[in-house]
Amino acid sequence: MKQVHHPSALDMFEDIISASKGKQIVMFLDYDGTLSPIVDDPDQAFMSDAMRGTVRKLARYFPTAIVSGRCRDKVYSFVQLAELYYAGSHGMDIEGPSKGSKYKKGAQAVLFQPASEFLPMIDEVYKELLDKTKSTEGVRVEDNKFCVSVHFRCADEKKWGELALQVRSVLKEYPKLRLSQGRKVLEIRPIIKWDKGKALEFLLQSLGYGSCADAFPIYIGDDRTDEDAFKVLRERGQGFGILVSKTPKDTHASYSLQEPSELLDG
Ligand SMILES: O=P(O)(O)OC[C@H]1O[C@H](O[C@H]2O[C@H](CO)[C@@H](O)[C@H](O)[C@H]2O)[C@H](O)[C@@H](O)[C@@H]1O
Repeated sequence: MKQVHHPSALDMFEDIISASKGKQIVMFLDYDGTLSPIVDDPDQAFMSDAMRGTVRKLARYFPTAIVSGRCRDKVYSFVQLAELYYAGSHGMDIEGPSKGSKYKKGAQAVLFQPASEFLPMIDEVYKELLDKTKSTEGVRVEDNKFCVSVHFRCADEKKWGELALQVRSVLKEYPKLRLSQGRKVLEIRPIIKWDKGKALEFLLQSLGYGSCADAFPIYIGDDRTDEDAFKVLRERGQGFGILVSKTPKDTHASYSLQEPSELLDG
């Protein structure tokens, strides 16, 4: 992975369209920081009606999935579009449209939860983290069903080190869980080999494009966990990733957008 001043997806629009000619575009969209702006309170990360309109339009022409670290039900409550695929908990909770997809006629409804055996453990660790961190003002522990987020965006910066130690001390007892860091958030999830990249492959497969060169997957995301999906696209030599970021970053994405509003159509 190298740091590049990746070209703007807006400037490269023509190239993108011509590269996808004759192929079925499949859209993968991260939620926080991609469809919705980053805000202090995770419960208030609403997407705008204009953004919902853009996603609805995309789904009219292309199979479209939301791939998020959030609990699937939560991300659905923000997006509210029944025609989409949703992959919550960093891809560990995948569900297709309840009425089936117009892109996959006759197919059975999709529901895939590769980490279901970890549910009791995640529930337990969520409660322990709530208890352990309750004295640190501004910390927020979010239950994302197959993973847990410990937010420190609103905690005093001087407390961040102490918080990391508290979280690590809880996780010492759970060798089957791992810790990673996102945007002012510590994320705890099962060590299984499953991530947003695997979710992307699973969804392509269930749409009938598993080993097919006729698909052109586009994944748009802003965070470290989205890199797993960008990497899969690079390795498959298929489609491309678009990173949403104001600043150049180490990334496997091919293009960039500065902020969520650039996704809106005119
Ligand atoms: O995969 P994503 O859809 O990008 O989810 C990743 C995490 O997003 C949320 O946290 C981030 O957004 C919050 C709201 O803007 C912000 O307050 C927080 O600091 C960010 O890290 C979500 O709350 C987490 O559970 C997700 O894991």
